[in-house]
Amino acid sequence: MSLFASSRIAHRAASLPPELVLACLHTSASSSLQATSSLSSQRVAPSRKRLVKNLKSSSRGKVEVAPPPPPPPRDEAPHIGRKAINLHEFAPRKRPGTRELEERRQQSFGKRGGFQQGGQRQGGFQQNDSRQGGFQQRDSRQGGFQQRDSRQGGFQERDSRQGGFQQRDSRQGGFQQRDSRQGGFQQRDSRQGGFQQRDSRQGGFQQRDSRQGGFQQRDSRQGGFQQGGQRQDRFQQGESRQALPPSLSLPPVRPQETRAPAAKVSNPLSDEFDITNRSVSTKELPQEFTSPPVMEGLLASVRDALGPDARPTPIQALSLKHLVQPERSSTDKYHEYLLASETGSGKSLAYLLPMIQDLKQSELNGTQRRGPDSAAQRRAMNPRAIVLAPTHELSRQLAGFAKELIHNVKLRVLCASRANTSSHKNVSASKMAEALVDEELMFARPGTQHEVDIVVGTPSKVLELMRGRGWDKDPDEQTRRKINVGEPQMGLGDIEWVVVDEADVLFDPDFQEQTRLILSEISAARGHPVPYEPELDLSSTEEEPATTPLEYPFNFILTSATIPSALAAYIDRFHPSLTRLASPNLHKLPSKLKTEFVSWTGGNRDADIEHQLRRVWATDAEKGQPKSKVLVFCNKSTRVEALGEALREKGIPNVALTKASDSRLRGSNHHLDGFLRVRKSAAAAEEGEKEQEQEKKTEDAKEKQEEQETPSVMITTSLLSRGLDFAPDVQHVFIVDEPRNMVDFLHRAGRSGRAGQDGKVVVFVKDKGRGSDKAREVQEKVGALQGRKVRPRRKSFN
Ligand SMILES: Nc1ncnc2c1ncn2[C@@H]1O[C@H](COP(=O)(O)OP(=O)(O)OP(=O)(O)O)[C@@H](O)[C@H]1O
Repeated sequence: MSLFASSRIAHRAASLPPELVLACLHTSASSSLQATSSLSSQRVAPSRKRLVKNLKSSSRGKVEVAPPPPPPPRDEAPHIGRKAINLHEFAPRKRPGTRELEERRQQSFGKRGGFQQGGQRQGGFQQNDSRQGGFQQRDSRQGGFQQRDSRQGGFQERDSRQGGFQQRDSRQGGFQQRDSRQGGFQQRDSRQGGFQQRDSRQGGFQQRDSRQGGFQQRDSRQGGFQQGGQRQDRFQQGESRQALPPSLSLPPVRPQETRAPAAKVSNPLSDEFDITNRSVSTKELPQEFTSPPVMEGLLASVRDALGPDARPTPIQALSLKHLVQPERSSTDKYHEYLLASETGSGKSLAYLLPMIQDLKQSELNGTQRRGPDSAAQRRAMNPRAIVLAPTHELSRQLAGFAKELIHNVKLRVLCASRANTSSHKNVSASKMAEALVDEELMFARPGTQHEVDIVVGTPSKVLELMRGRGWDKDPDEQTRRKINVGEPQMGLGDIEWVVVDEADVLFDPDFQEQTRLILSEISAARGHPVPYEPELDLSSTEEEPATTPLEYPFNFILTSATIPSALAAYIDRFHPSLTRLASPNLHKLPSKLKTEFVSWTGGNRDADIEHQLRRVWATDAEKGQPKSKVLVFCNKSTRVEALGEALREKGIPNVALTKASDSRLRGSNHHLDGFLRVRKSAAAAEEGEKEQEQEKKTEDAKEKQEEQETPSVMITTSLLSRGLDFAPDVQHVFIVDEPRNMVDFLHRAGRSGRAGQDGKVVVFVKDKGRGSDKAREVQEKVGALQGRKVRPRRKSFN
């Protein structure tokens, strides 16, 4: 494919601002974006069933560094600053051949109930081995092995069951039996939260069979899981799962707790990426930031940022063990890692620390490895590391954190999303780059003004720096609007680290072309081109045997709090030797995040939300605490604006932020002031800028500002659900529209309860009438994300 053609294809995705796409993925999609999404959906959906089967049945893998597994104690979930933690480490899984896959497929459909399926699963994920112990028990208990095995063949079944609450409810009677039968179930519970379902199904072969017939539905749902936006689109079209009608008149719920029958569902994400594997005692992992040794200046910065007593979180301990190298030589191989852990668990530091240490060391030792034509291809900026993030807000916050960490070791960080303001004006790319460097470089060396070590930005901004402003515009549009494609400003030959933060978003169908284009261009610039097919369906296993593993000539880090099966499949296909590091709390809610479900009254929903806000603040006042800040997530931008207006009319000042908000165009995160965690050095860096802004304000404006109460409520869509580190006083997250899926729910809820702090997520649900089954299902799934037995409770308004 010609470069031009590939550019055209890339342009389709590039023309959508990432934050727009992200918003679309998880919230309301505009019609044009729906079209884009459904295109992607068509590409991906047909292969999903096959993919999931492969994931579940495949026998891939060896454990890399895994001593025999002591079963993780139930209460050993990690807490920041806590010592004893069990962790799970993964080694790459071996990819099966076509014949092997075909055999498995036949087994999974033809031999349901057979032990063989279990065996296949075991081969794939060592975790399953540990679950086998449970099989024996279950077998003897139930004689019903077939049931469980048939589930294994079909991930799908579980999902289809979710739709079918009636069945599950009727099966709940079996829970008692199960509990009494199985002392050993506790372990399984702690891993998955979901063995009970299988047991509960024992009574009902008929039910299960009928559920299997529902695979199609389930597949369509699952397909959406990775593709966020596509699923949402379907929901908006009201195809199948749109459970809650916009309004339903209900009498107010009496002020008492209602109890739904006890139920237990497995973690809704556990089948997306199964982390139960051999565990390694924390004794084998670093307990301090000093082992392996981290260079002094960097260590001091870490302590400045996190406090003198901070200990590595589980994912950081894994990263210290695997990624931090005390010394490296210029012949060391590059590595590929996945860092997967729950929200707010310190993934940013888990990749920034080893990266900064390595960059500084190679600078000091002169062991930098440049591409063959690096000297010829040098540009205004020639970074050695790139961090990609899906939104400008996250890019800026990550860049701010990186600056705090490099303060002592004197590297240079550039946030590409600073280019926001300039790129809207008609300035030349070189001026833009100069402005960026002037604005951003805190520690520029004399005479080497443009030296940059780390660039942080969205894929579209990074591509703009790589290829020149306007590169992605259609030639017709370039002519019509007199756009001159600018000169590339960023050389790629020196890049030795690429981090893809929120990797499941950046490898989803809407972003993957841009992401892979960047990876491919860097590889080429470093003298090791990798194949790049823009329209490749990443999640497909159709052509699996023909897939060529990709080996990038740089360290390649993927990170996210959610690893959907599409990303897991991508890693299997293209990066078979990538090492997966995951905390045992992956796909769970942060341990100190509480959940509360409140019922709509059936009246004015805005009034219900106002009521809950005032309840939160009344509780704060009773406790003598400062007023909590509340983050409210809606599904649609229009709803954000309407709710913002309604609350303002009721005297509740708020920030209503949508993808199109003007305040987002300022090139800074000031529109999130008061809500985001403030970092010391970032604050210092912006001090000058703030002072200037302040000078511009008239006295009248100042007075007016003082009169106004600082907003304690921010209303937004999933635009802000990814990666952003909100301040500890954002203790409440309100989810007022039914979450699209559990991935979205986890990220939204995870804006509170970060870094081991307290937090609460309040989910508004429908208590009675149409849609209440769906709400109960959500409730159970949320409970499963907390890894606990679920007994849905609802609080009504009081
Ligand atoms: N070892 C530690 N001890 C105490 N606090 C920490 C530690 N590591 C990180 N933190 C703090 O935890 C907060 C969350 O970190 P970070 O944003 O990196 O989480 P994350 O895992 O990337 O979250 P998300 O999945 O939402 O992106 C930050 O404020 C960070 O300063």
